[in-house]
Amino acid sequence: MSLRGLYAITDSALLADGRLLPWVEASLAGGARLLQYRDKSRDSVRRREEAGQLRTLCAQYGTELLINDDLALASELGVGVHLGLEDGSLQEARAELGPEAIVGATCHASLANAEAALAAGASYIAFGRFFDSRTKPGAPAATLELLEQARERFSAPIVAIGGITLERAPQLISAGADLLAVIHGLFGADSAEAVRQRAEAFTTLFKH
Ligand SMILES: Cc1ncc(COP(=O)(O)OP(=O)(O)O)c(N)n1
Ligand SMILES: Cc1nc(C(=O)O)sc1CCOP(=O)(O)O
Ligand SMILES: [Mg+2]
Repeated sequence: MSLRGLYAITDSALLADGRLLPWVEASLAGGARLLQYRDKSRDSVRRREEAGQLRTLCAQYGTELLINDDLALASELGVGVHLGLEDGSLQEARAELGPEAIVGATCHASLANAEAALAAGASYIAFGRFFDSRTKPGAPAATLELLEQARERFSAPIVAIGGITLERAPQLISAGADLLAVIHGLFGADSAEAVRQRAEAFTTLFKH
């Protein structure tokens, strides 16, 4: 199945106080194609428990789960992994998780990073940040022109990330993004039902 659609990413602050499971479930009900568990804490017990719960939820909805930064946890759960430039070797991740696993790679605004990531076995290449991001304001900036160049050069799935909202999404899809990775523009909502509606609206953008 092709990698195309909404890529939901969790955030510990936005999804605190019991919101993690119901709000993630709402995003899956709204059609999220991929889910990334992104938790920057060192609480390995809670991380393992939450990731296991998300794996169960994703299996119910046919959504694929990736773990951010943590190859060991991804391997333990038998799911995919997303690695940034400082998060370890993509080659090792591919070897550890096997040929079918989704292994994602941060490329910032660099086509050379993308070349290297694909050569190392990445399943998709992620560029960003495209807009001001509340979640990660310091991430290096990327442009729509870069995205268009990436689309021309690579046939692998392309992820766009950083400050993406429903209003900003269409220009990224037009420029060649296959997946839109979203945190605040999805989970920065007032209710689970609002998250479901946002997820459905993002998903619908890919049907035109
Ligand atoms: C889909 C996707 N793209 C980029 C990132 C950023 O990864 P990284 O640069 O390692 O930063 P952190 O997310 O670890 O803070 C991502 N997580 N997902
Ligand atoms: C985790 C992350 N990585 C980025 C990059 O550019 O590599 S931007 C980002 C934050 C994405 O969250 P939001 O949708 O709230 O902006
Ligand atoms: Mg990382």
